Amino acid sequence: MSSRRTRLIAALDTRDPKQAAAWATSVSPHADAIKLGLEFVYAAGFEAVEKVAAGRELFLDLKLHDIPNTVGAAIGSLSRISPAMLTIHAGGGSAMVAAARKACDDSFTLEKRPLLLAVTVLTSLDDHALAEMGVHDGAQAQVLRLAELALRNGADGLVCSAHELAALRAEFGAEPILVTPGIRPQGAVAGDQKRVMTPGAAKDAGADWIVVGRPITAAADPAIAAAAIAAELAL
Ligand SMILES: O=c1ccn([C@@H]2O[C@H](COP(=O)(O)O)[C@@H](O)[C@H]2O)c(=O)[nH]1
Repeated sequence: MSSRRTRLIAALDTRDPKQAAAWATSVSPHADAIKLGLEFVYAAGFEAVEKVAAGRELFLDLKLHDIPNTVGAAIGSLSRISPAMLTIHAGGGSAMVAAARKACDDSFTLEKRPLLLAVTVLTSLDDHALAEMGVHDGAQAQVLRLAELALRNGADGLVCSAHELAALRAEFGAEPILVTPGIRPQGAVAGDQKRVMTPGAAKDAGADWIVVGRPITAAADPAIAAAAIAAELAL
């Protein structure tokens, strides 16, 4: 049983700025942060990101993955937005993670520097999918490898599934910020997520943050769905 406070990020995955703003308003009493990502940014642009995120903690989930120079420059272009958390793919390699960290340090003031989170193995991948990519020792081993690479090169934390939390805490201790998508309340449809866990179990396993999208946004009342998840985290 973990004594850490596990916080809720509501993933507002939509192309529609009005919908995102409405969701942000209704979930904000219960969620500690909102996620905006590729779907929203490509459709609505960064001005809309700024508007929806105004006054809120923003998890900007762009999952940057390119050569080091390009990722560093891309992060430099985000200084206007000042997200609280920003994602890159650990699979971009040591130099890319280091370039991302340098860009965070150089492009933001200390108070506004986003936490740099490295995505290890997407929660939509299972061991079979990893084997198709030549990774034959399973998700946990790959997460641990990429976690070591990312943390050694300046990432503040990791995005992983809740199934890897115990192994990551055993290996890297309490310090890295561990963010877990692939969260499904009891009975919720998994959809494309493969490595899933309930909010309460993820909390007990040591998550700092859980990311929940469709179980909130597809609910008849997103505010009630977010409140129920927040209540489960508070137990
Ligand atoms: O490995 C990852 C990394 C990021 N995500 C993002 O989290 C949410 C999950 O949404 P659900 O609707 O609850 O499945 C979504 O925005 C993903 O882009 C992830 O799922 N897995």
